[in-house]
Amino acid sequence: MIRFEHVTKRYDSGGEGSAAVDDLSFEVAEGELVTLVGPSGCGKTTTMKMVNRLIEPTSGRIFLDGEDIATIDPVRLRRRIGYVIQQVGLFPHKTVLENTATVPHLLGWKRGKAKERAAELLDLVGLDPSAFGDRYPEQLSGGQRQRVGVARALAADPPVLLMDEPFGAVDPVVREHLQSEFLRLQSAVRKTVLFVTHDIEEAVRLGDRIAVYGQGRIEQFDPPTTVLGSPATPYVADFVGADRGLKRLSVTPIEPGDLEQPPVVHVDDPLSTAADRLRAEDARWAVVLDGDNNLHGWIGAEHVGGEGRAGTVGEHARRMEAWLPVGATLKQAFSTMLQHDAGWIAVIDERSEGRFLGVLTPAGLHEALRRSTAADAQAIPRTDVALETVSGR
Ligand SMILES: Nc1ncnc2c1ncn2[C@@H]1O[C@H](COP(=O)(O)OP(=O)(O)OP(=O)(O)O)[C@@H](O)[C@H]1O
Repeated sequence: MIRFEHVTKRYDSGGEGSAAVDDLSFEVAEGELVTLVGPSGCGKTTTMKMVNRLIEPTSGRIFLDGEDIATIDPVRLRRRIGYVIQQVGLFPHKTVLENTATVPHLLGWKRGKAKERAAELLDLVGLDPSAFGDRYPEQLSGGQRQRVGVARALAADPPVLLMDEPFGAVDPVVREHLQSEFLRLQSAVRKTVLFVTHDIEEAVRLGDRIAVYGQGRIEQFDPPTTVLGSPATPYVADFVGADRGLKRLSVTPIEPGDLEQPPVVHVDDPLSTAADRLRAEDARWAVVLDGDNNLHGWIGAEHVGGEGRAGTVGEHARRMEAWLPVGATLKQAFSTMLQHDAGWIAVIDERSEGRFLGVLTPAGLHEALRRSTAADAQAIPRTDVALETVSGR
């Protein structure tokens, strides 16, 4: 969708000094979100502005959907590209609705249709058009202004979005909120996005892939798990930080293969069945499922044992206090385990009405981290670390 071929940009015409962008080649697939991250002055903004021809390369070529952008009229080109910048650049004397409708208006849409589209977009970015549409930019918070900036960039439904530190000017809490909203939005609209940031946390959270910049060059161009798990150079390792293992927790999803299979009993089973099962598997607890194989709770050896215990599993089962859907991150799993002081966490499949899939244990979590980068799998032999018994609380 976007392809850079040996692109260099020198600001000094003589070409003596170092290039702001030096022989850059990479490709962004359709619907992919690539974050460009690196220290100040490394060439991120220059890279981005060459895509909508606010800056012309000194040499090399850039293609959009296979078309060399040097051959496209810049005004026509920019209609295909939404642009969001930190200093939003809203028109102060226009209302929020008018600001959002700017591009459809420039494209000659009828007034009613442009406003209708603007209202739709405001809604999409979480601003109620009836409450905010008639306000002026100065009557909005920083976070709300950024949302208007995103809505405006999306208004003419361009296939490509360029975003230059769009959430840089808001406080960390609002920033995280805007990031979540943007991810939700992106999963619905699937634009091809180049997103500039100097914040590695943001790059990791948002990017399908991350381009880590050194001076004018990309040092590594990989998915977040790979950048965090196997930094390509000491520079990248230093840039992503010594706590990259922790950061990886937040980008690695739980997969069915990470799960252990503890003994399972059903609510209608007699207690003796549960006792037999626990004894046979030398386990201290079992997961309890209902008739539809959905998670009901759990039952411990201490609840089934003892003389004269009668009744069904359902009558003695304990409520499951926490569980997670498959696909949740390892960070969520770890945090849930800590919060509930639990040695394991049940994982269900939300897409099939909550079917129980297995449990994640600390050992499973460790394995999941190891499989999260291919390079890890090569570097460390994957010994079988299956637990002999699953320990309870
Ligand atoms: N118009 C210009 N004229 C001369 N030099 C420039 C110009 N714009 C940028 N530069 C230089 O090019 C280099 C790359 O700048 P660029 O703005 O692309 O970096 P950046 O990674 O986006 O930085 P930041 O995170 O600080 O915005 C810097 O050394 C900068 O000083």
